Amino acid sequence: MSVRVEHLWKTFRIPHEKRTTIFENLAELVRPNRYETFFALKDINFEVNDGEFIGIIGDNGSGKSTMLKIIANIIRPTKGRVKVDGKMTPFLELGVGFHPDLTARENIIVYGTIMGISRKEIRERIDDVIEFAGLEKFQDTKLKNLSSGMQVRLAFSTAIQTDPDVLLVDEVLAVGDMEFQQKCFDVFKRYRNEGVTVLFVSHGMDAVRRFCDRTLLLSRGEQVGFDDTGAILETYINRQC
Ligand SMILES: Nc1ncnc2c1ncn2[C@@H]1O[C@H](COP(=O)(O)OP(=O)(O)OP(=O)(O)O)[C@@H](O)[C@H]1O
Repeated sequence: MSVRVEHLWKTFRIPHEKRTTIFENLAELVRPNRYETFFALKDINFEVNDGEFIGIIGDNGSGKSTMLKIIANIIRPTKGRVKVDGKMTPFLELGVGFHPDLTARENIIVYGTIMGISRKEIRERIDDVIEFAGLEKFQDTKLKNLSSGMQVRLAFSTAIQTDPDVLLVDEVLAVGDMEFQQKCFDVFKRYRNEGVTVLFVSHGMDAVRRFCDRTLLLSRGEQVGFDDTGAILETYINRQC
């Protein structure tokens, strides 16, 4: 077992009224805002074996990113348990662990340090990270001045240099160009051979079909199914009709 998710629930409190100004917030004292409880995840249960490649699919807002964030320890579940065995590297939202005013090179150093990689190793790997991201010309450019695709390329190539046992990936393919997508596929293939466990959120059904052994389908926070990828994709496509 590499990742186990048991009876996972996540709720968010959604205010009925948007209050932004000081005056509106002071109004809270006399007229409290009402909140609605929104169920983003409802009793999710699944277990991933070592070295499995797992797809996570579902419509917009179905809870895919929320679930990866809980597994990555970025947000806490309302109820339930998550257990991860081994070293986990999350590659989730753009910007987690990255600073817009630092250069591409400086960001790699800071990220590597946060992830516990030694200075010596960072020094040895930094050129590979920059090369993988295709940012040789832009390594001394501030992150905020890179295009959004370049930023994702940098974040992904930094994440994969951490030698994870479990990699969490949220939609890396959506923003990269064809050449970068091919590089990601090469990394996925290498990870499959090396027995790295990957949880892969994607709207790209071809990539899910190509790489994922099993797939989890979510709909409005509910677990519709967790099974062989072919069967789950068929269920998903049939539900759209
Ligand atoms: N911090 C938050 N506060 C309130 N609601 C939230 C919060 N984070 C997520 N949600 C809500 O939870 C639901 C699930 O969001 P999530 O981002 O997990 O969906 P998703 O399946 O990843 O969607 P997409 O395919 O669009 O990326 C959405 O309705 C979203 O608005």
